[in-house]
Amino acid sequence: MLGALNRNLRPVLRQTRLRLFGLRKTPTCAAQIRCATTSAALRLQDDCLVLNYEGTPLRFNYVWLRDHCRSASSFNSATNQRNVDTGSIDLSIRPQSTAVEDGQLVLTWPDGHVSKYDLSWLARNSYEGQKRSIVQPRVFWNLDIYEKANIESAKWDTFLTCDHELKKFLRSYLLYGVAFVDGVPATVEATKEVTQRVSLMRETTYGGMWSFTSDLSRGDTAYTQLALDRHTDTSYFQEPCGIQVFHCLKHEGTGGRTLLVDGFYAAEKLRQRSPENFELLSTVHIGHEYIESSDRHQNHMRGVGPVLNVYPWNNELYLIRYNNYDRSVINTIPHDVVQRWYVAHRQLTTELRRPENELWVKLTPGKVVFIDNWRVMHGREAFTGTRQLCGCYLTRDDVLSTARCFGLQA
Ligand SMILES: C[N+](C)(C)CCCC[C@H](N)C(=O)O
Ligand SMILES: O=C(O)CCC(=O)C(=O)O
Ligand SMILES: [Fe+2]
Repeated sequence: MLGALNRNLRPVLRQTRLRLFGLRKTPTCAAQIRCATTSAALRLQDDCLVLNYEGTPLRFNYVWLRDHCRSASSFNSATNQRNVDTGSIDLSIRPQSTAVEDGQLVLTWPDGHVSKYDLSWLARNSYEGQKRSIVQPRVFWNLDIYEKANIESAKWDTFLTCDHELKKFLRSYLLYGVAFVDGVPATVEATKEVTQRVSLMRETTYGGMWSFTSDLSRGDTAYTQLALDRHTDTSYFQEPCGIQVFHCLKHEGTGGRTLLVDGFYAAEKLRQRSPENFELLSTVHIGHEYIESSDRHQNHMRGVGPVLNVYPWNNELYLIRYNNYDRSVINTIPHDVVQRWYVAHRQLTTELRRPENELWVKLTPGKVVFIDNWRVMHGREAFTGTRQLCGCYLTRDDVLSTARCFGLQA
């Protein structure tokens, strides 16, 4: 059953995942589990307990089992915090007796303590289960996929008052890494109000809510009229900002369209076409830097990490750092790997630059865009005239938390 799970990390719905992990709470299902496990399905090995759950062997380390006991003395279910002192568990602990009763694994430990675990909880939290499932369902997109999805923008007034509208917005933000709210008054305050529905502002050297124009008030190309190739922002932070919000309050002139590209779509193409190059970009650490020295601003930020970041247990992508402007001197790669790194980087760049992957939008007053800065790149066309953009960065933890509280998988 688990083997049938999607190994390629293509988007699957939460529902599918839960079903595959045997969460159906029908009496027949529970009976089958009990039957299966009481017969041959529970095995005690030297180093782990093996639970045969719906045809798949799940292995649990004994210290892990004691550490994850959910009894009142081991776990505070009011605060969802561990009570057990992990530092006091005998590292060679083994249960004295084991049983499966009413869909629960029951273990009695040498000191007489009894631990009970729902089998479905164990299945969901087993390494085998995590390895074959995904953390966040996503739809990787190119222009065609994005357009066909026909995603509705949220509307300012309902967005502020209606949780259903917010949930819908978050669902598509999580799936696509980009989402819009329309009809927002063209002010910094209204923009701030919209962002506060979603997450907390992340203050940076650029301020909390920022509003900028092409006046070179900061030492960065963003503050000019020049075109900007696709990139992620704040790649020079140890933890790049999770979300970027833009609202164009005013533009009198030509050009200035915004470019959006799904970095994960491009990276997944790279993974398919050249797994070695994907692997290289996800293991080799490089640096990004922001150095600013003016009368008003002194900054020297540095962030180090791979271009592609994947969870080690399931290889799922979760973060891309891609900013050719801010990439610093490469001095972390041995000479015999540098050439291969450039080849891999070129291949990713080729994928990112395919015109069919580009979504161009003209941001106009009233339209607020939320961009997953760990996934979707942004850029802009050169422009003329006066162009005023406001926005902010938001913390990633808090948008994910908002989404999870709505029952969304993230
Ligand atoms: C968005 N705002 C104009 C405030 C800052 C722009 C920062 C630009 C920087 N090169 C980076 O990519 O992080
Ligand atoms: O001017 C724009 O549209 C975006 C500039 C940019 O990349 C940024 O501010 O992060
Ligand atoms: Fe940017």
